[in-house]
Amino acid sequence: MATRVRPSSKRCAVIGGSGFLGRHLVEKLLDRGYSVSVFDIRQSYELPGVTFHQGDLCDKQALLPALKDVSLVFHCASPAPASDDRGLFERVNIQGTRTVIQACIEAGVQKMVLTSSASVVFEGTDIENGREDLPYAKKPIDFYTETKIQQEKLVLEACDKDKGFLTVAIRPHGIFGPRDPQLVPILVDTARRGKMKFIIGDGTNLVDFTFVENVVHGHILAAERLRPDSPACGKPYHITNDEPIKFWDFMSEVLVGLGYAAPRYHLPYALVYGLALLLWLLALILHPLVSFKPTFTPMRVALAGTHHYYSCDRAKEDLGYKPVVGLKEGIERTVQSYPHLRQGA
Ligand SMILES: NC(=O)C1=CN([C@@H]2O[C@H](COP(=O)(O)OP(=O)(O)OC[C@H]3O[C@@H](n4cnc5c(N)ncnc54)[C@H](OP(=O)(O)O)[C@@H]3O)[C@@H](O)[C@H]2O)C=CC1
Ligand SMILES: CC(C)=CCC[C@@H](C)[C@H]1CC[C@H]2C3=C(CC[C@]12C)[C@@]1(C)CCC(=O)C[C@@H]1CC3
Repeated sequence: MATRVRPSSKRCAVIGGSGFLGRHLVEKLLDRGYSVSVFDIRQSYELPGVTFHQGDLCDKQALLPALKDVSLVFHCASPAPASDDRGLFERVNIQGTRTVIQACIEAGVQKMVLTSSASVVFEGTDIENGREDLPYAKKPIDFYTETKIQQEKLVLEACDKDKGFLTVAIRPHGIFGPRDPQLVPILVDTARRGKMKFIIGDGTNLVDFTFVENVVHGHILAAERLRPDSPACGKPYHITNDEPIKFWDFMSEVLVGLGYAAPRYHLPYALVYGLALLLWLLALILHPLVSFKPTFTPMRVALAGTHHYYSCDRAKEDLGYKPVVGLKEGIERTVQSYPHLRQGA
């Protein structure tokens, strides 16, 4: 009988490793002496120590070679929230995640760390210092969030100490940093179109924005602490900068850092939310005739006008988590990394 070679604990796979968070994670794993197998639908870079496998995570046969001799898998692939394509989210985040779990078990992977999202408990109303025991959103704000909930449940329920397959979920919030294709680019685009003059609501709502290196740190701690006797087995963890900031102060610091004016004029939250809802309905009704994507979706207005910040006490207690980069430094490094988005560039 052939003996199965126990995968080396320093060999891991990052599914979604070509993306924003995935690539930062890959870079840190290499620094820490891991060899990394990246599985992604696209290849966006090359690095020594990294083997790329290009494919769709819904295809188990495509996944298996990427998981060969791997003991630890990070799953951080997802379609972008902005796509708002229900079919795509269900296929990739739900069915695809089932396939990833099956492939991991079949390949003899011992640990899986899922990148979930703190938004799995967000319903568009205030969350202040939310802990992991908050219930999943009954009315998730969009298809992305709806499928992230199902995805997290699937991964945590798959944790099985008897079978030697351990899982944990990291719930980051508002990830930002160099190479982010969403937050800063959307903000700058909105400013360049002259639409960043207004503050929605009174501007005092507190939100977590998390520097990408802290999110990476949380993932690696969770992976390294995940053992059969660890409290982390089958649990979700909030990972944030642990420095909630007023949403509009964060936007202003990034904008001013890049040479744009900070928003000044206040608009009532209910009015903007109502308009965004109307626009969203119009876009839905007119969809077969004209296709337009409003900047002000109800989800974005809710994110911009409510409190949503989370406690990471559980991660501190169970994983020994502490942010490694403060918010001020994170914002400075992010602003410096976007010279092409500066006013006048
Ligand atoms: N950014 C944020 O603020 C937050 C992100 N998260 C979660 O973090 C994770 C990483 O996010 P982020 O780095 O921002 O996202 P990115 O879009 O930058 O990275 C995701 C990567 O997964 C790839 N991918 C998508 N579909 C598939 C598929 N079917 N098979 C294989 N690869 C696929 C993407 O390719 P392509 O680009 O071609 O689609 C992309 O390279 C996601 O799970 C997201 O839900 C959670 C909270 C906040
Ligand atoms: C904390 C968190 C979950 C952040 C997520 C990132 C994005 C959802 C935001 C990044 C830029 C934001 C933004 C707006 C909404 C939320 C973002 C897209 C607005 C559209 C809100 C309404 C405005 O006045 C303009 C804003 C531009 C930037």
